[in-house]
Amino acid sequence: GTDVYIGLGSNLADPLSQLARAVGALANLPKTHLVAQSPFYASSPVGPQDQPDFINGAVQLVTELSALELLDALQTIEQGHHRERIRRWGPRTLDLDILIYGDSVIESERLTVPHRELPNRDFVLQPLLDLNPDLKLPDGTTIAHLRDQCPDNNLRRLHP
Ligand SMILES: CC1(C)Nc2nc(N)[nH]c(=O)c2N=C1O
Repeated sequence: GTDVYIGLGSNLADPLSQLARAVGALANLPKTHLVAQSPFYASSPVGPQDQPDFINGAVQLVTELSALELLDALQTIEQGHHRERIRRWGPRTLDLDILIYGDSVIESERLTVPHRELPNRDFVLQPLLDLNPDLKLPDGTTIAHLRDQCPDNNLRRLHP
């Protein structure tokens, strides 16, 4: 199977429980195995500030699903959490992003992998390092290097 890293985020309707339930749904995806989950982190919103702080984390999966099959499955899980897209970069109950899909580089209208914003988001980079300190992007860039270069966004580790 393919080694995949998924970013999780929420800032509405009890974010910690949203993320905990989402990890359970990810663990139950067909043809997929949950390898590990990162600690959760609280941080202030990047982008529009007029919204609640976010809780973020990441999970490592091994899957036989294609990237697009996985994307469909993630969107189904988000819908199950009654995600409503009111405004772009606005608050949401659950955000699931494919951050890394093996060593694939994907640029399609539905999907960009590795995630375009990954280098600028400490709430993504830190959980990835927790999962795999030696993680690299397909082009060889290390996540550790990106983390060092990334603006600090007052990340607070929650648990475990
Ligand atoms: C609204 C925007 C850009 N900012 C975020 N800010 C934080 N801290 N965490 C997120 O998951 C997040 N997601 C987003 O989509």
